[in-house]
Amino acid sequence: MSVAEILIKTVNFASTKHKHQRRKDEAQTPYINHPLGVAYILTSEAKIDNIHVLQAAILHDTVEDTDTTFEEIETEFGVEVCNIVREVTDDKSLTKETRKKLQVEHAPNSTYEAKLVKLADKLYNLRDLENSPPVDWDENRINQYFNWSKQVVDGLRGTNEAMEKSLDDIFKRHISCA
Ligand SMILES: Nc1nc2c(ncn2[C@@H]2O[C@H](COP(=O)(O)OP(=O)(O)O)[C@@H](OP(=O)(O)OP(=O)(O)O)[C@H]2O)c(=O)[nH]1
Repeated sequence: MSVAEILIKTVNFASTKHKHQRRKDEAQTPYINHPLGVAYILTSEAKIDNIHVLQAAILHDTVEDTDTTFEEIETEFGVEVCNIVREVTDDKSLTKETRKKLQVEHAPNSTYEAKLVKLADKLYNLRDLENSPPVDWDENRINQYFNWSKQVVDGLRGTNEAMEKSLDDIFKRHISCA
């Protein structure tokens, strides 16, 4: 398959899986905008052209948030893509508190490829928080998300200068000691 065919197959798979989901913003943006935006940050800002990383970015929430299984991802897209998706997938059977704690703990031990997806994911979500936050999040919850994200990002440093610079600019605007 050509790179174009692989990417379109991946986008088609993710958009089908997320077809009923919306973001939490006022406009109820289609959820697929998020994984596609994460992949776009990786190509346009981080200058990443590794196809497996871009596919994993497009697929990164399919197992966490839809009925997709890792077996399905491996069968359709191969073990390299599946392993990156596995690394960036939270176990939704755990409490939210545990999931958030594990993200901070796992960040420094992640592979380079997973760190790239994580940085782009956080950058996308923090930009969303600045521009069109979830409708039911008060200031305290937004601040908590900024503080927690910084802890995760601190464990991902030394991976991509452009994304880390953009994240630091955001942290400086929202965290007093950043
Ligand atoms: N900023 C923002 N986030 C939204 C929006 N709609 C959905 N989300 C998702 O909400 C999650 C963060 O919300 P939380 O309440 O902290 O976590 P939870 O959904 O996992 O319980 C993120 O999931 P995640 O991908 O698992 O990211 P993360 O929690 O690992 O950062 C993010 O993608 C939106 O409109 N704005």
